Amino acid sequence: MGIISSPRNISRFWEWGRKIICVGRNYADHAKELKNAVPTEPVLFLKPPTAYVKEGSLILVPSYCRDLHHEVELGVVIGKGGTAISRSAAMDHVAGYALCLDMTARDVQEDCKSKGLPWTLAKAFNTSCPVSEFIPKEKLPDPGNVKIWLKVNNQLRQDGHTSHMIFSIPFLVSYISDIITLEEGDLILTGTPRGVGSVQEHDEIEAGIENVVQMTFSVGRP
Ligand SMILES: O=C([O-])CC(=O)C(=O)O
Ligand SMILES: [Mg+2]
Repeated sequence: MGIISSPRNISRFWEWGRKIICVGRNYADHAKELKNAVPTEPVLFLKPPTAYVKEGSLILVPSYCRDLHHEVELGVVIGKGGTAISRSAAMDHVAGYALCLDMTARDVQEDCKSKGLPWTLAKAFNTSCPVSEFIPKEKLPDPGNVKIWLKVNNQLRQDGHTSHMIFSIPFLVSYISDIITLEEGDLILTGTPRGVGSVQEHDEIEAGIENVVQMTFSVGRP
């Protein structure tokens, strides 16, 4: 019996096993709230594809974490791969977007920062990258000019605007592709605005891009 392989669908990019490249400190108000310098070059780190979680599944607090934080971020889904992509061609490589949470074990991250260690335990654990449904490029014609927000148990925590990003989406696609070849299905998290904070087991996180998408996740323990 032959195996029928169906073509991969970019609207299910989280199933492709591709990489997640995260930009840190891309909003000055968030860099300042954590007492970090406002960067002059993008700060990059990675999450593995096992970090993905979709609505309907729980965000899990890692056993070693005592202070899990939410960070709402606009995610950029790559549609056409490339290396050394120019800024002017960057948007041709974008298939669409997703609203994302960069879940962060903040206590662990602070410890890593003080010891000069990498952030892997703080940022790359299972379920550290909740994502919304895929948003086709046409549905978000001006991604650098949208409001992103996040509520915990119905209280507004983050209320940001992508126009406040320090490094724009075309700049980031170009900058990252010089260092890490981008592949179809990759996701870039573009950083979080101010208002990050703690969540506990049983909390409900709701987040949205104004007039475009909304998503809800609950927090649990493994
Ligand atoms: O953990 C941090 O503060 C860096 C980061 O991911 C962000 O700014 O989005
Ligand atoms: Mg982040």
